[in-house]
Amino acid sequence: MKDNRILNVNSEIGKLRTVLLHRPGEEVENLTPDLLERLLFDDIPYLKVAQEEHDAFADTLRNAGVEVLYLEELAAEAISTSEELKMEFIHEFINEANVQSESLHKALVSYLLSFDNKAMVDKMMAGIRKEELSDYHSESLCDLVNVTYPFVCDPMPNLYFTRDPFATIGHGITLNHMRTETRNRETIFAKYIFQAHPRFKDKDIPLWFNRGENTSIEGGDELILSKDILAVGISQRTDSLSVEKLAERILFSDDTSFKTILAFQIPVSRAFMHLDTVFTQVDYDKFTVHPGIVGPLNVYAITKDPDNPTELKTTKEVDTLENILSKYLKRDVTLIQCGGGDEIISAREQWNDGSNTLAIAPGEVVVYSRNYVTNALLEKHGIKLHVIPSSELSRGRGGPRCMSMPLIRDDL
Ligand SMILES: NC(=O)NCCC[C@H](N)C(=O)O
Repeated sequence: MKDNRILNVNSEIGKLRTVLLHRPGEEVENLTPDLLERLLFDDIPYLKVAQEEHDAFADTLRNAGVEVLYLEELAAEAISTSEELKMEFIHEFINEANVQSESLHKALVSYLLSFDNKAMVDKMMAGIRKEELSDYHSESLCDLVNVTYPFVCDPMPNLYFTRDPFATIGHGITLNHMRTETRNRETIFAKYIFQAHPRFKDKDIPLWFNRGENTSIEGGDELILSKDILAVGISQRTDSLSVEKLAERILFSDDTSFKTILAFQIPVSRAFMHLDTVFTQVDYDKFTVHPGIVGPLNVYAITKDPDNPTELKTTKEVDTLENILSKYLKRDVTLIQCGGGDEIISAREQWNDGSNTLAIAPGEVVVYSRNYVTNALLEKHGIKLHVIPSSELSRGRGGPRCMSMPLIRDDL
C-alpha cells in the first residue's frame, strides 16, 4: 500500500470530500454569435448571473462539507513555485494558441508578464484581443487574411466544465487529449497543476492518459461504476483506441482495483455528447438516463484474458442498459428516465442536462432547478436533491456533473 497518494475516487457516489471547479469568467463574455459553433456553445450566457449561479453551486457543495478548489487558483499557485516553470507555461500557452509569428509571441509574453500570476491565468482563460496589445500589427499572411478576427488568443468558455479536460480514476488521472482544438487548450492548466502544485507534486498520481497522445478522450465519458468497473463512452468525443490504451494501463497496474472496463458505444451527436450526458449514477442501484440510451446497446467488456493474463480480452455484448448494469454491478438497478420518458419533456430536460447529476453521497445529488419534472421523479425514488439555479450555466450544455471534477471521495 502506497502512502503518498492524494487522489481517491473509486465510485460515482461515495461521499464527496474535495472537488475542483472553475468559476466562469470573462471568457464567457468573449463569446460572439460567430464563435459559438467553434467554441461549442449554443448561446451566450449572461456572465453576472452565471457567476451567481456558480457561486450557489459552490456554496451548496461547501454546505454539504465538500472542500471546493478552483482551477484558476491552483494553476496560479503552481506556476508561482518557479520562474522558469512560469516562463515554460507562458510559451506553451502561446504556442498552443496557434500564434505563429515571433514578434507576436514576444509581444504576448511581455503583455502576460504585466499581470500578477492569478490575473495572468484569468487573462489566458478569457482570451486576448488584438487591441489589447499596444504594438500589435498584422505581419504574417495569416494575420493579414484574418484582419477582422478580434482575438490573438481565443477565449476558453468551456473551462467551467472541469469534468472534461482531466479525470480522476482511482488514485490517478487521465490528462486528456480533447477532440477539439478549443477544448484541448484547457488541459494545459491541469498539466502544470499536477506537475508543480505543492499539493500534488511528488505524490503518487499514476497518469493513465496524457494530453500529447493522438487519440481523444474526455472526462465526461469516464464513469466509475464501482471499484471494480470503469465505464467509458465511445462517443462523439472519445475514440475506441483511447479506451484500449486506458484499459491496458489500468488493468495491468498494481495501483488500482479495477478489473473490467465497460466501453459503451453511444450515438455520435451533440445530444449524446458524452456518456455522462446520457446517464449518471444517483445511488447504489439507481441511475438517471436519457430515454434514448436504454438500448439495446453495443457494450464491450475488456478484462485481463483468464487464459493469458498478460493479454487483454474484449467481449462484445448487445443488451439493454438495465441488463448490462445489473449484470456487472451484481444487483437489480432502476433507471429513472429524464422527463419521465414523455417525448417533449424528456427532450427539453435532456437538452438542459436533466440526466447530468452530481452525486455528493449515495442517494444525494446536485441538480439544475429547470429540470423540475425529472427532479420530482428523482425525489419520488427517494433521492435527496440539492437544487441549484440554472438559467445561464445550462447554456453551455453541461450540468452539475460536467461542472465538477471530484478529487477525493470516500470509498463505499
Ligand atoms: N461532460 C460534459 O458533458 N460536459 C459538457 C461539455 C459542454 C461543452 N460545451 C462541450 O461541448 O464540450
